[in-house]
Amino acid sequence: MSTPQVVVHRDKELMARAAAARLITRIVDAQASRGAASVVLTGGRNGNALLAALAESPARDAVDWARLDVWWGDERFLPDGDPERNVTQAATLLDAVPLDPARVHPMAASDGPYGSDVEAAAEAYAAELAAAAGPGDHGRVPAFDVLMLGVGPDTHVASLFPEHPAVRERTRTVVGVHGSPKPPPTRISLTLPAICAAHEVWLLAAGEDKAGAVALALSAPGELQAPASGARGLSRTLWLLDRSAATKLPRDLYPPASS
Ligand SMILES: O=C1O[C@H](COP(=O)(O)O)[C@@H](O)[C@H](O)[C@H]1O
Repeated sequence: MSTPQVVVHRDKELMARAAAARLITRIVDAQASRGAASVVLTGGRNGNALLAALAESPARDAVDWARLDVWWGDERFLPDGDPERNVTQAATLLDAVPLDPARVHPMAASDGPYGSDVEAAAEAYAAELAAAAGPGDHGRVPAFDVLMLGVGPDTHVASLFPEHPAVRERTRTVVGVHGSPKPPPTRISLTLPAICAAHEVWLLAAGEDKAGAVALALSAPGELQAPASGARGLSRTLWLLDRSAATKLPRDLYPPASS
């Protein structure tokens, strides 16, 4: 597992644009070497700002969108089309680029094929991931090129909340989450073993309300107390921050050059 690297941008708008540019480059590189790429999207304010910046970037045309697999790190278990669902909020990007619908993998809605059975919906997503994992992936999930995570003010990532059973999960790759402290209470989430199978994990945090969470997670208190600290990529773990979110970082973790 990789050691976290920190990049600090001037403000959240620049952070979103720079992260979008970085993502385009990463996807184009993966497609050039393997013919395809895979990304895992996150919900939340910073994840959505990145998707909007990606949709607006002229460089988006460098991506072969039909050869991109799109997955989600978590979902709010609500009816299809609910404005609070992460997939609904991702429409900014999904409607703007020519993705192959067969390569877009949303998590089930609460009025979908599994009805209100969130455990069945989580199992189905785990099976979909396992079916997509290739022999070289050494696991039950594909080795995603980039997996993005918004960091909550309480250090949660995906729908893994501090001290919750889901953050302790070591066997399953996807779980149903009950009693989330952030609404809605019922969610589906990748677990840390699935997250840590990605080549690159990018953690996004902007704004003063994230400063305490960023400092805590990067001071390594342990993933039960700070789930974000347990999210590490196989080859890279990148924390993308704005200056406000970096204000409480210990001096030795602050990068020497920040834009
Ligand atoms: O509920 C969620 O929140 C987090 C972070 O959201 P933010 O608005 O505080 O940035 C997000 O990462 C997660 O995917 C989402 O379901």
